[in-house]
Amino acid sequence: MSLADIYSTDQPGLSFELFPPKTEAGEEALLKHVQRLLEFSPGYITCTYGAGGSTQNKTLDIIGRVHEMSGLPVATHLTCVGSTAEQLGEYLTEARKRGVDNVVALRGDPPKGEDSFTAVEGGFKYANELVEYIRRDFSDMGIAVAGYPEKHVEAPSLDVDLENLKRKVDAGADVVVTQLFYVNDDFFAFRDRCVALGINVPIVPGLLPVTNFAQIKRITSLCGAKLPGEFVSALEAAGDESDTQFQVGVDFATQQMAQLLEAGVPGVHLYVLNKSEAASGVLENLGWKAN
Ligand SMILES: NC(=O)C1=CN([C@@H]2O[C@H](COP(=O)(O)OP(=O)(O)OC[C@H]3O[C@@H](n4cnc5c(N)ncnc54)[C@H](O)[C@@H]3O)[C@@H](O)[C@H]2O)C=CC1
Ligand SMILES: Nc1nc(=O)c2c([nH]1)NC[C@@H]1CN(c3ccc(C(=O)N[C@@H](CCC(=O)O)C(=O)O)cc3)CN21
Repeated sequence: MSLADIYSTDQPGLSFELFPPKTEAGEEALLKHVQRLLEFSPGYITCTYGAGGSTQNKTLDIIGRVHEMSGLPVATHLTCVGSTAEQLGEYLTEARKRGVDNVVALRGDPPKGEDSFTAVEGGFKYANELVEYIRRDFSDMGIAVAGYPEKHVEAPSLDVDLENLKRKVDAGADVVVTQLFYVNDDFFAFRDRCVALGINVPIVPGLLPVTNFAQIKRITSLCGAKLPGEFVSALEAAGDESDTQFQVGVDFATQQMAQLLEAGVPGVHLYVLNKSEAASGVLENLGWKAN
């Protein structure tokens, strides 16, 4: 089943994003959370690669294991950071061997300690070049690319950023998954502009349910997403009570996802951060039924 097929049914497609844990214990814990999340019948699961500038270890091991235990389609994120086209090709060959048939094709964040992206000799500078390469040499693989409802941090304007998104889709992406955001109107405006530009693949909102204030401040500073004032006030009012912060986050994400589904989005991608509690809370609140 290709990524595009997941969004071509009447049911909105659900996907979850994981990141490679640093320890063996983290890995076992993650697989338990995944087991729990499988009850919500996701269409596919993805795992990051060098997220936030970290090293690119273990992605294939994790996502290969998730594929084995779930039988679901899975996607590896892949970035252009530090690799030649040849090395990226070797990685994709190994991915395919392990049943990983889909790629979230990204340029990637600069490595930790660097503040701008530099392409390597024989590598790629932008994600559209990676998409083009995968389409040519791994033509059977499904490809997702990232879209930015609030514009990518480095882009001079939303218009320029949208032209670049169009390049990635024209190069052969099957689906656009968005960066996390908390203001649905930004997503709706983004979607309308994509459609006006002739981007006609599914545009899937990416949501990260906030579970604690410190974490979300760190993540939004990385990607530039704005948090609505009332949401920040509610989180602040929770003080240092972690249960209350969690509940505020789950309630917000429930409302946000409900409104997106109401507006007919093709699916929702949840950044679950290797945990099941927040995503389960949201999906249960929505009465999300397993097939
Ligand atoms: N590691 C992971 O799993 C994830 C990483 N990200 C991060 O999102 C960020 C960007 O990645 P992508 O969206 O894949 O990069 P991209 O290559 O599509 O865009 C990067 C920047 O370059 C501009 N740009 C794109 N193509 C261009 C072209 N042909 N000519 C001129 N300018 C162009 C864009 O407007 C944007 O500002 C990175 O920081 C990435 O790591 C996002 C989601 C997951
Ligand atoms: N610019 C950008 N880079 C990304 O890597 C990225 C995005 N945006 N947006 C969407 C998701 C969100 N991602 C995230 C967000 C947070 C963590 C995180 O909390 N990492 C922890 C734990 C690391 C660990 O234990 O291994 C951390 O402390 O950084 C990881 C990936 C990856 N994605």
